[in-house]
Amino acid sequence: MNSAIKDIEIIEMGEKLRETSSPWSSTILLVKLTSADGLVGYGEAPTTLMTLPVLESMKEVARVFKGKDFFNVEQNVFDFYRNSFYLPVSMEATSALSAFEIASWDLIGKELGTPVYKLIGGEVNHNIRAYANGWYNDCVTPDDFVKKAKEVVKMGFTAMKFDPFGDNYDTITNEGIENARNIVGALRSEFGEKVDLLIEYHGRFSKIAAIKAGMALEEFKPYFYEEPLHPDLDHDLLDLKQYYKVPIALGERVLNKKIFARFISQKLVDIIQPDLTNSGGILEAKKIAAIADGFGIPIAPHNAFGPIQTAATLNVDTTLTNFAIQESFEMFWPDWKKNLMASGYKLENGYFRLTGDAGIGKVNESIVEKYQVSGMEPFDDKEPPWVVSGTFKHYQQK
Ligand SMILES: O=C(O)[C@H](O)[C@@H](O)[C@@H](O)[C@H](O)CO
Ligand SMILES: [Mg+2]
Repeated sequence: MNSAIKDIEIIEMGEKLRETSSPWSSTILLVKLTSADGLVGYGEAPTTLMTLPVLESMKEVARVFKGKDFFNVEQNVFDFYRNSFYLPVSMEATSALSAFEIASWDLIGKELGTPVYKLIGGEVNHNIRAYANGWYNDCVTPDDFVKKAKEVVKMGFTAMKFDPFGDNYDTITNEGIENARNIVGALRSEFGEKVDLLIEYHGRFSKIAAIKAGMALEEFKPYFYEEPLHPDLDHDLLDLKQYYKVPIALGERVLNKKIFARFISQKLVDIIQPDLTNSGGILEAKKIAAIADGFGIPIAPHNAFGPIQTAATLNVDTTLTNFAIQESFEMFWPDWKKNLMASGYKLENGYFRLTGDAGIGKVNESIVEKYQVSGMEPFDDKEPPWVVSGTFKHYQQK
């Protein structure tokens, strides 16, 4: 067996010409590692409207990983960490690195003929509860939300995440608060207690707005408030906690275990949401989960990009005793994303299950071939890239 990484291919994927979902994640980046023995492993890096910087960063990581033994995940990652001056604070660098880390585990699993979860602790969770995201395109009024949410519940989901704050940004008007209350209240009265409502703030508010909005929605018993504050106001989270009765979740912009350790030990967060594709990959996620577990904190991984991310994330979820719930966009993906993995996992009736494939699963090479693109993601200056399409509107604007 020769477990050296021989060839490295960096691939940008997306749909040409057409924009089927929000600009969010309309392109994804893959790395394809081929070993000296001809085994293939895939990893994914998110683009987050930074396709070209992430892609360039992947070339930097490639220099470090080329020729290395793919079994030596710790050493290879550490070698990049040592060489990357901005690693702890740069999403491009951590995303690029994460793709290589995930692809290494895919190779390890394929070499040993076993799914990755069996190598990192084995099965704790067989059925993995999912929550739906990406379902509320063009929803502005309470009726819009209820109508689409009914479809989500029909699909079998028992939890859904959404951002009810329209075009309020940084501050919030009384009207904005009232509309958010109407949306969340309408969903709560439609579904009663049987559906969990996860409130996404998208890091959009400064302190006073976050406090006002959070207190106003409390009576509808949200599952969590996600990123209620601008990410660079994290120190204000402690103030928020004096007002909130709802748990605070965050993590999609927290880039490694050391930064998670800070959030967790300073008691700034109640539920963590690491994103495997920007926080260091599979082994780093295990470490982040262990730090959280040491403080009694559950983990609900962020998962907003492509199926390789989902497959890697589910392999970790399967092994975690402090796993809470898993984000899923799959039902609302364009077909190319739905078909990008031939097997690896299934989503049925609101629950994920791994299908027992070696590594993280099988990638459909013909889709990889067919949907290659190059260049930047589309940009729309009327709507920030981080909202679900058609929702950054005043509530009377349809
Ligand atoms: O938690 C999340 O998934 C994110 O904040 C974000 O990645 C998505 O919600 C995005 O806004 C979808 O358009
Ligand atoms: Mg989010």
